[in-house]
Amino acid sequence: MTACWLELPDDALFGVHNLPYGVFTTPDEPSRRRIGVAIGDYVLDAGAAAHATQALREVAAPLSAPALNPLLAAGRPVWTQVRAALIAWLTDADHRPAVEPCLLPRQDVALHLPFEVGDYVDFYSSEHHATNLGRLFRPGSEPLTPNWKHLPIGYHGRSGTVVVSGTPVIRPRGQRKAPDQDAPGFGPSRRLDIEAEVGFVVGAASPLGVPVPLDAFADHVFGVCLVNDWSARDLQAWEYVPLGPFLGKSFATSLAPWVVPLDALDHARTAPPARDVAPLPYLDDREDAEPWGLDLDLEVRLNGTVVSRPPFAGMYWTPAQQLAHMTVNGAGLRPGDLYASGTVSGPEHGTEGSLIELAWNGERPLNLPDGSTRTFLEDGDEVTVSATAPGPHGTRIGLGEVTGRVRPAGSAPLAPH
Ligand SMILES: O=C(O)/C=C/C(=O)CC(=O)CC(=O)O
Ligand SMILES: [Ca+2]
Ligand SMILES: [Mg+2]
Repeated sequence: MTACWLELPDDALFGVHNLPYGVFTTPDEPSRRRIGVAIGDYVLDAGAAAHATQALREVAAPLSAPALNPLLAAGRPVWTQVRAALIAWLTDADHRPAVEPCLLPRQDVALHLPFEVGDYVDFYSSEHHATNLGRLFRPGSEPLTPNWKHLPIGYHGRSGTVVVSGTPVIRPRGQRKAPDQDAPGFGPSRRLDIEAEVGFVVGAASPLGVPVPLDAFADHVFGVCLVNDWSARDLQAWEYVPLGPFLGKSFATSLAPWVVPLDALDHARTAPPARDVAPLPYLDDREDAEPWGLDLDLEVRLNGTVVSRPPFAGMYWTPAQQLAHMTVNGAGLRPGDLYASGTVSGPEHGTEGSLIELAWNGERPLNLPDGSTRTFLEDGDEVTVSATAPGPHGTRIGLGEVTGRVRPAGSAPLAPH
């Protein structure tokens, strides 16, 4: 592939091999949402570029929408065609005069939720995270539940509270009951936490009644997007038996503004960990020549300090297995459905994807450079999750970042993004 005519440095995380999609507005037209593609320090106004280059209708129509949903719905052949067009526009000098005026400095635009989120599912696919949470939430019993290595455990979340990176997170209120209390009290969560996760964005629909097999993953999933599944551990611990997470995780789930297409992650594909329990046939990827483990390196910053580096490559269940499981009962997919990997935790201290693990339920507080310590989040704290992945020729591509600052319980809502 030829280089971008912008002559980006080799270490550019938003180079021409990446080209993630988002939705932006400009200060002079704050209600006109447009699809943007990140390149270097710019956003390409993709609809304007399609118009300027007189692109084919199949390419121009989905890029001219105010959200990614029409592109998601269009399916893999169109995704390939659109990506090829973007690469041509940004690498072919003949296109430069038409395309260059469609670039805007990224710092000048506001980024919004890139797509209207349909159903939202959250999985639980890190063996290290599940083992840690089992120890913390269910001391005295086996940390991994008997089903854990037979199926990717998940729950349905609340898509209406998925918000774009930068949206403040208001500390939730709810019922909480400490083990030594007789009855629950009500008030702001005292154990507000994060979960660093990777989200998978469904594109092509599937009909009701028809499971999506492992090998159809790339026909249905458009791309990848970082997620922070904010979690109120005290609300969660009291409410979750026996039906699972509810209000402790449904007040805000933050999404990065950039969806990295699967095509950009070819170099990140890797074999998942060995399966020590044989999966049932619909989940069995052991003979798969192209498994869907992904070598993504996550980083979690708390008030600017790196507190964890979770490795995605060690996730036990892959996104292809999660999709196969999510549809094996005949549930249909719709464009804009989102499913998250589950908290990404590695085996070593310093690689956990949540504070309850990093600070071990308050027993091992984190020290911050300002001399303060943290067990859970305080009002005013800001958490940022970022990630990179291997690109071609030893380069890296970026997944951008998902950030949010905690506001006190009862804060007035700010304008939605
Ligand atoms: O083990 C539990 O009871 C709870 C687990 C979680 O809170 C994790 C969750 O939301 C799924 C995940 O992110 O891995
Ligand atoms: Ca989660
Ligand atoms: Mg949530």
